Amino acid sequence: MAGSAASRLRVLVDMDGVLADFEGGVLRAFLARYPGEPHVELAERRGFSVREQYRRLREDLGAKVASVYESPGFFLGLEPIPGAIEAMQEMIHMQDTEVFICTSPLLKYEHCILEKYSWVEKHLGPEFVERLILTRDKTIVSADLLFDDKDTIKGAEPKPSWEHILFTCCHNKHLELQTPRRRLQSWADDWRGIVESKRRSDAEKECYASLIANGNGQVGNWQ
Ligand SMILES: Cc1cn([C@H]2C[C@H](OP(=O)(O)O)[C@@H](CO)O2)c(=O)[nH]c1=O
Ligand SMILES: [Mg+2]
Repeated sequence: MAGSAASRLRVLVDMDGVLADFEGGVLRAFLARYPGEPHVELAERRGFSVREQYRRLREDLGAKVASVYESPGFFLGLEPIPGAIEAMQEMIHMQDTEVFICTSPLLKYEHCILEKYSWVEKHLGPEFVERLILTRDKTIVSADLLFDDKDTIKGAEPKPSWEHILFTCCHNKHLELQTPRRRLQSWADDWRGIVESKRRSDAEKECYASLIANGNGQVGNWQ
């Protein structure tokens, strides 16, 4: 397990698209700022990048939609995803479980970084501010699970320690995952089952590894 004590399970939870409704916020702010311009309904969203899809709609719309999420107040004003706050409050009190928020700041970071901290304090409280990890590369953060809406997460580490659970969002719901990849459809879905199944499989791996390390490869004796 990635946790320091052998039996602890470490869970990373992404922010935009998992805790904070980035997609809903972009559409709402775009309609308010550019009324009358073509836009992409949430049901029509495809692909992680909002800017790319707006650019394909019409070249100049890419920069317009980016101006929306780069504006002051955008990240702080995002609504929580339904059930996210309750799930995080429950998860942080689970025995033998360490939960962290793991989020990537925009490269245009001026407002984004401060507002991500403020959002966490406002909606989840100070204990989660201590558990906020900002990184452009999630692959080098060590954990057992990562709940994230981005379909492909790449970085410097080709074999991240975590299992990526794809959190369903408007832009990824049409993707078919290759086995053994898993999804969480929403916070009403069985996230507890995923956490517990990971805990069991990690415990089994540890038990097996200790048998090998003790030079006793007789798996048949293992109970
Ligand atoms: C530009 C862009 C950012 N984001 C989110 C992802 C990152 O947050 P997170 O890692 O919390 O999901 C953040 C900065 O890129 O904004 C999208 O979800 N879609 C986009 O098109
Ligand atoms: Mg995200």
